[in-house]
Amino acid sequence: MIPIVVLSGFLGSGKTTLLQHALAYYKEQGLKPAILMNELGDVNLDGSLVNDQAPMKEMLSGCICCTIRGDLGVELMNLAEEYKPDVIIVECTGVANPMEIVDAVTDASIYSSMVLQSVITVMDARQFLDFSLGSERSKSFRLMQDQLRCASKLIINKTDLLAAGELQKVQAFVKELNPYALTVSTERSDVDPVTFFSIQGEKRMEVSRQKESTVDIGNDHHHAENRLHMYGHDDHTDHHPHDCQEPEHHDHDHKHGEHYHSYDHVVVHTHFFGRPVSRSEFEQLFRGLPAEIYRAKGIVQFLESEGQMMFQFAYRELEIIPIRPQKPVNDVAVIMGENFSASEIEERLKRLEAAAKPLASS
Ligand SMILES: Nc1nc2c(ncn2[C@@H]2O[C@H](COP(=O)(O)OP(=O)(O)OP(=O)(O)O)[C@@H](O)[C@H]2O)c(=O)[nH]1
Repeated sequence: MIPIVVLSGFLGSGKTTLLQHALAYYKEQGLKPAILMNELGDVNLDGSLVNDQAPMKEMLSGCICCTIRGDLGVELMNLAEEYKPDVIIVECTGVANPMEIVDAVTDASIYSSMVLQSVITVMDARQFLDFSLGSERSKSFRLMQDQLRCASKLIINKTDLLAAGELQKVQAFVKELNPYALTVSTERSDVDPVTFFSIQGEKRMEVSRQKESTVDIGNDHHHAENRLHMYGHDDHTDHHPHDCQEPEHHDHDHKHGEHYHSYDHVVVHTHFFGRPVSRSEFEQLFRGLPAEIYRAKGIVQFLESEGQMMFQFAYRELEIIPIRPQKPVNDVAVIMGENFSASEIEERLKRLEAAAKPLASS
């Protein structure tokens, strides 16, 4: 049986950072991991951070709620057959409802030798707290809560961005949402690897599925009852069943005739850069982004320096690191958020490039 570890968590919460710790641990243990990575955008930027460390299959710009279920099962089986890994790690997109992934994994395990080991949810503590205090209960906040509910292991990450006393607030909130998960608080997703990634002697997560029912409401139908109960988390022998998803929080909409994402309030915009840009203006653009843009990442070249840089923008924080790609990669920005105007952002990016033109040609 190949254990499957699912990494879930909102956009930019620290999943890829966690994945890197997991890969280092498995390497140290002489184990062979494989990765299945699902990205919202058309380019897999996270993959370039880890792809020389383990075999990886990518599912790009997939409709995470609708098409992924079939594809995920197939990709998992392909990975298992091709590489015979000791463990497969599935990194979900930041807006995936892990329920769908769990469902797909359990479907796949019916046909092949795979078993769901754990669902690890990483949360950005700062963002979670800000969202929880917001007057408006956004769809993204509801999704975040669903991701927390589904976890068998939970990481309250980015504690460095909290003020004194705030961690306790987050911990209490999280405990209320999911008292069953093994929960730790970290910086940079730095967990105890044995507790979080060990595949030896761990009890597996058992999942019992209720029959799916479809409720038609006008033109929409809601897969409203795709509820799972999880039992027997490794560190809880009491086997308390709990619903990891409450129907009133379920946002899973499809529309007939159109291909709707479960989280169609999430906008993903991809921009390919045609030339290097000014670093200071680039940073200024990111500082001035609307609050609805939670996440951006990409590769860019600056006029002021040589070579390509990877940038990561996660809930108002921008990081820029030089990279040496092993194969040619485009200069690109993938920008994600909730109901923002993609055309306005595209305009800003075009202006950034246009402003760089005279400098570039001088
Ligand atoms: N300040 C701070 N930044 C962190 C921490 N952990 C991760 N980051 C940064 O947050 C950004 C996003 O981290 P990732 O690990 O790529 O997040 P992710 O969940 O994989 O992102 P998506 O897959 O795009 O949803 C990166 O710039 C990280 O360096 C932390 O504990 N504190």
